[in-house]
Amino acid sequence: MTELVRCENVARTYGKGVDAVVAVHGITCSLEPGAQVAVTGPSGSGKSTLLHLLAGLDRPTAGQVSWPALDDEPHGRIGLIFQGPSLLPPLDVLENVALPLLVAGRTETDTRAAATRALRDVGIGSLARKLPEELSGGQAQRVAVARVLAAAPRLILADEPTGQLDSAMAGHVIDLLVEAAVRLDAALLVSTHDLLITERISRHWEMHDGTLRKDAPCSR
Ligand SMILES: Nc1ncnc2c1ncn2[C@@H]1O[C@H](COP(=O)(O)OP(=O)(O)OP(=O)(O)O)[C@@H](O)[C@H]1O
Repeated sequence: MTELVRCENVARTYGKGVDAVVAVHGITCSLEPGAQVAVTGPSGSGKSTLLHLLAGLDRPTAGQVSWPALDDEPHGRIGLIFQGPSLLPPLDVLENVALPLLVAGRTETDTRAAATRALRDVGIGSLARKLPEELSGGQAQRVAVARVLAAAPRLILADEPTGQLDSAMAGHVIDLLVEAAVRLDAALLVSTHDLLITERISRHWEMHDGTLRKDAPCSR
């Protein structure tokens, strides 16, 4: 099966000389459609750096990242979710979800339909006209998930998406991501400090000092 993303001997070093920090090194990994991976590891072990490289937001200082199943055009095919929802305060929920689609050139009719469907899929269709300040933390994070899913990404990368949520809501958000990945035949990679999250995801990778262990024991 063609991989959505492939890393070959990838390294990322920040800074130069005595100040250089090797954030990740010697990483070779890939994600095929349908892959679901939880990445754990201590603070500073390189999880966010790896996600940014996989997303094409950052470039490796050595090695190569490629997106074979996306014809090496990752733009618009990768959905990124961060710890905080980062919604735009003056826009209502529907507008927040719609904005990236409009920016990507989709028509208004198409955008409205996709945004409405994505909000319904994550169980918050009734909140479409609310402003971000009127939402709970869990509701706001579900809007952030809907914003990513509305674009039907093939690769979903979530960097500690549940870090600000209680454990019940955290489980719910992870279940939404897993269901969406199955529906979209996407690959899902979630970085987390929460071992309960790893129980909900089929594969488990562990980072330590910038290196990746891909056969970490699954907590299931
Ligand atoms: N822009 C940067 N400039 C310099 N050093 C950086 C930069 N970004 C990350 N680092 C360093 O790279 C290493 C890996 O950081 P990274 O954020 O990838 O770790 P992490 O596992 O995601 O940590 P956390 O769990 O705390 O979010 C750390 O030593 C960090 O200080």
